[in-house]
Amino acid sequence: MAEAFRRLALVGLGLIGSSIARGARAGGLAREIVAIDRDAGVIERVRALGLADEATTDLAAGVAGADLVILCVPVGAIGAVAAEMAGALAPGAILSDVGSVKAAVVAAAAPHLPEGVSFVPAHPVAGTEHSGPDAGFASLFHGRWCILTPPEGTDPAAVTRVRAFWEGLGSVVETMTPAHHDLVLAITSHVPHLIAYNIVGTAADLETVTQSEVIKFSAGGFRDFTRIAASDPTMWRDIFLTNKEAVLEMLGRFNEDLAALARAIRWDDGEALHALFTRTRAIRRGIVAMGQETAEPDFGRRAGGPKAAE
Ligand SMILES: NC(=O)c1ccc[n+]([C@@H]2O[C@H](COP(=O)([O-])OP(=O)(O)OC[C@H]3O[C@@H](n4cnc5c(N)ncnc54)[C@H](O)[C@@H]3O)[C@@H](O)[C@H]2O)c1
Ligand SMILES: O=C(O)C(=O)C[C@]1(C(=O)O)C=C[C@@H](O)C=C1
Repeated sequence: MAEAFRRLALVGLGLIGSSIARGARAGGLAREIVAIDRDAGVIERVRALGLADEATTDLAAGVAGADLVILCVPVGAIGAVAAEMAGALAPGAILSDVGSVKAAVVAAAAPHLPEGVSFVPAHPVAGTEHSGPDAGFASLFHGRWCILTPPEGTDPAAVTRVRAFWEGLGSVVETMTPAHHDLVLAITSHVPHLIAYNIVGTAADLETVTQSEVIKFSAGGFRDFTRIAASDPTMWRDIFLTNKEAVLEMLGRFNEDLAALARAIRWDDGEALHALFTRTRAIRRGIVAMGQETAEPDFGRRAGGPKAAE
C-alpha cells in the first residue's frame, strides 16, 4: 500500500474535492485531511458531512504544513489560488490539481510556485453532471483513468507518490504531456459537452416546439444529452476558454464530418449513412466487449480504457 500523506489539503470541496476526501479517508491515504473552500456554506456542509479533520475558508492557514495540496477549483481559478497560497506552501510539499484542461493550468500555476515545491498536475477522467460536496462519492474514481501531466524536470519521486495516491483512490494512472492531454480530451470530453449544450439549447429555442413538449417527449437520445447539458456552467465555461485551440481544431473536424452527413441525407446516399452507422456501432460494441463503456480513442497509442489495459 502507498505511504500515507501526513496532511492532505483539498482546495475546493465540490464533486471532485469531496470525492477525493471520501476516497482518501476510506483508503487511508492521508493521516489528516483539511478542507478549504472560499464558500462558507460549502465549509458548513463539509463539517456536517464529516468529510475532513479540519475545514476552513482560510487558504493560507489550510495549506500550511500540508505535504500534498490538491486544487479542485474551476480551471479559471487555479492561477489565482496558486498565487494566493504560494507563500504558505511547506518546503518539499507536492502541489497537484484535478483540472479538466492541463496546458493552461500549468501556465497559470507554475510561475507562482516557490523553490522546493513539486508540481504534478492530474486529471481524473471521471465525473457526473452534479456539483458540490453532497454530490461526491468515494468510488467515483474506481476503474477510471487519471492522467498526470508533470512538467519536464519534475521530481520523479513526487510523480510516483501522486501516482500511488490516485491508484489508492482506485484509478488507473497514465502520464502524458499537457498538450497531448488537451487534444485527446477535446474530442472525448469537451466537444461532446459542447454538442450537448448546443442541442439542448436549440431544442429549447424552437418556436414550433414548446418547452413543455421538449420535456414531455424527451426520451432516449435527447434525455442523455440533457444530463450532460446539466453540467456546471462555471466549470465548462472555463474549460472552453482555456482549451480554445484544441476544441476549435476538433470542432472544425466535427463540422466537416457533419456537413458530409447532411450531404448524404440530401442526396439519398443511404450507403454512406449505413456504412458510418455500421462503423460506429462496431466501435461501441468493441468498447462494451472490453468491459469499459467510456474508453478513450487511442490516438496512435493504445485502444481501450483502463479495464482493457489491465
Ligand atoms: N465535474 C466533473 O465531472 C469533473 C471531472 C474531472 C475534473 N473536474 C475538474 O475538477 C475541478 C472541480 O470541479 P467540480 O465538479 O468538483 O466543481 P464543483 O463546482 O462541484 O466544486 C468547485 C468548488 O470550488 C470552490 N471554489 C471555487 N473557486 C474557489 C477559490 N478561488 N478558492 C477556493 N474554493 C473555490 C467552490 O466553492 C466549489 O465548492 C474543475 O477544475 C473541473 O474541471 C471536474
Ligand atoms: O460523466 C460525466 O458526467 C462527465 O461529464 C465526466 C467527464 C467526461 O467528460 O467524461 C467530464 C469532465 C471531466 O473533466 C472528466 C469527466
